[in-house]
Amino acid sequence: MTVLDEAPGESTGEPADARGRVAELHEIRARALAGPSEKATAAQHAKGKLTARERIDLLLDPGTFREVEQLRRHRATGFGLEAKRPHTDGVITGWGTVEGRTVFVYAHDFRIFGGALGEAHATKIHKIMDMAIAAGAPLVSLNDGAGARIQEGVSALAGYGGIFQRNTKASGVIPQISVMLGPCAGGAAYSPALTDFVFMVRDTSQMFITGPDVVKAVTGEEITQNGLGGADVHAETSGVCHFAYDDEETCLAEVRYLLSLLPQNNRENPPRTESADPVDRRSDVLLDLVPADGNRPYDMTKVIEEIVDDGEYLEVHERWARNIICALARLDGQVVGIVANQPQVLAGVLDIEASEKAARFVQMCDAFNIPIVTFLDVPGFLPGVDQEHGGIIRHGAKLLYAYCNATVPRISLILRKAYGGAYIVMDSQSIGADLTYAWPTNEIAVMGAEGAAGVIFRRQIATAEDPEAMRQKMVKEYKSELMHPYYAAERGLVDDVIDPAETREVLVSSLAMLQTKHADLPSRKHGNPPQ
Ligand SMILES: CC(C)(COP(=O)(O)OP(=O)(O)OC[C@H]1O[C@@H](n2cnc3c(N)ncnc32)[C@H](O)[C@@H]1OP(=O)(O)O)[C@@H](O)C(=O)NCCC(=O)NCCSC(=O)CC(=O)O
Repeated sequence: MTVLDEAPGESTGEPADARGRVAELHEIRARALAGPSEKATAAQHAKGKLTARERIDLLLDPGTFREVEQLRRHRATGFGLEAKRPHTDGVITGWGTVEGRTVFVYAHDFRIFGGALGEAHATKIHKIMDMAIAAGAPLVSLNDGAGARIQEGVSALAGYGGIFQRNTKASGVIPQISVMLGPCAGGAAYSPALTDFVFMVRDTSQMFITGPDVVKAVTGEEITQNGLGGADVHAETSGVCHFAYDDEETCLAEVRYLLSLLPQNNRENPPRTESADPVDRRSDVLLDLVPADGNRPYDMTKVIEEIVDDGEYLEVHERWARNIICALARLDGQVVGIVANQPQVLAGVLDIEASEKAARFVQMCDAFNIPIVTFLDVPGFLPGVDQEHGGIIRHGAKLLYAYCNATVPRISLILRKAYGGAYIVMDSQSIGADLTYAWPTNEIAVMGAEGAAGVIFRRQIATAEDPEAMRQKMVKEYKSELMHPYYAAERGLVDDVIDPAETREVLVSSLAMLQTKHADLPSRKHGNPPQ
């Protein structure tokens, strides 16, 4: 007999003295804690997965987990469910602390109905979500469930609806983190998409709306579970997942690290730490890292590393849309969100995916009071039929909208080129950056000199005796007139041109000034952002 069966651990209801009742409680608890059977636990481990309680232990500070509704059981009938009423109903819910701060958690127990969600299971999740929202503390879900519990039919589907509604209500109020630790199909994949961050583990976790069998039946395509919705697919191709790791231990340690960079809720600031990295540390090496020739690539992550505290940062969506970098880091102990073009990938151009990635990140930073620092080195939006037909206009508009709407402190720094619409979108002064700096290597312009000269001097070049010589002359003229590094500064479009070696100090002192920034948007129900 297992905990999935009816009687074990159930109270006899017989009168007993208090000590007897307490002993009975301990016995029921022990059974609920043990879970269905050693065989089920071994099967879970054999798949390279931990049990729900082992995961919670890794996530939370030792000994801090306080469980809610451990003794909950479903009351569903049919398909033999009456005889299978395990305590917890396949989901463990409660709260504990991470580095001393309260965090709510729910974890599917795959050993019970494959972690599938029934009515009681769902209402436990609803309750813990409501508690997290009321307490103003982050919610972490440890997902390892097969979707709607098929035997409970439409009641299970309604349970999902309640989760989605609460995910949306909590959005921008408390941080919500989804950790995918098993096969998550159907309903189990939608909720994570509504949350702020999705973590996955290679080989053992998958997310899909319909599994390989349904895909084959409908489209004829043959694909494995990992090929369809594994961690690498979602981290590199779909962008559904923000972080992917090789094992659960590393994954849960990284969830703890992410939480250390986030506030408890939208009314608080992220936790500030003491930094031993000197504020006035000069970075002469930056001049070597960034070639003056605007056409030469370099690795922007090295620039970020050089500027932030102790060279430490957490990249979000590291392997998706790699032409833009979104990262959380600290400057003098204060958490900042960094958005930076990556000249090493597609020359740092903005395309559909880069715009979507950065837009979501800017939105997240703004929701959780994280100042945004933007590093520009962008040749423009990516031209092409695919991009236009794919809706680059509306996707690019998402990034523009996110920046324009952000009321947190915003600082932008132009390292080298910043051309056209991409310059405006990447937090230019004209869309509301609080402070805009440029290095003396900046090239702010409508477009590159070659392209510009070809348009505005087309006739002179075409009719010249030596068109190539004329073209070169016009390019030079355009550069000296409009593309010198002080053109924007003379017009007040950048607040200062700074020595790159002083970047860290300039950013830290600017953030300190902006700490008390307060900005209100006009009263409205909500905007209508481009989708
Ligand atoms: C998730 C899986 C890939 C896991 O495969 P594994 O080989 O690891 O494990 P398994 O198949 O032995 O399953 C473990 C136990 O969980 C049970 N089980 C699995 N899925 C279940 C479900 N959805 N409802 C109720 N029980 C379920 C199995 O019967 C088994 O019970 P026992 O141990 O007693 O034998 C597979 O079980 C699966 O494909 N399940 C169906 C997933 C699905 O279609 N979900 C969508 C539901 S619709 C939905 O969510 C709404 C929507 O459409 O969006």
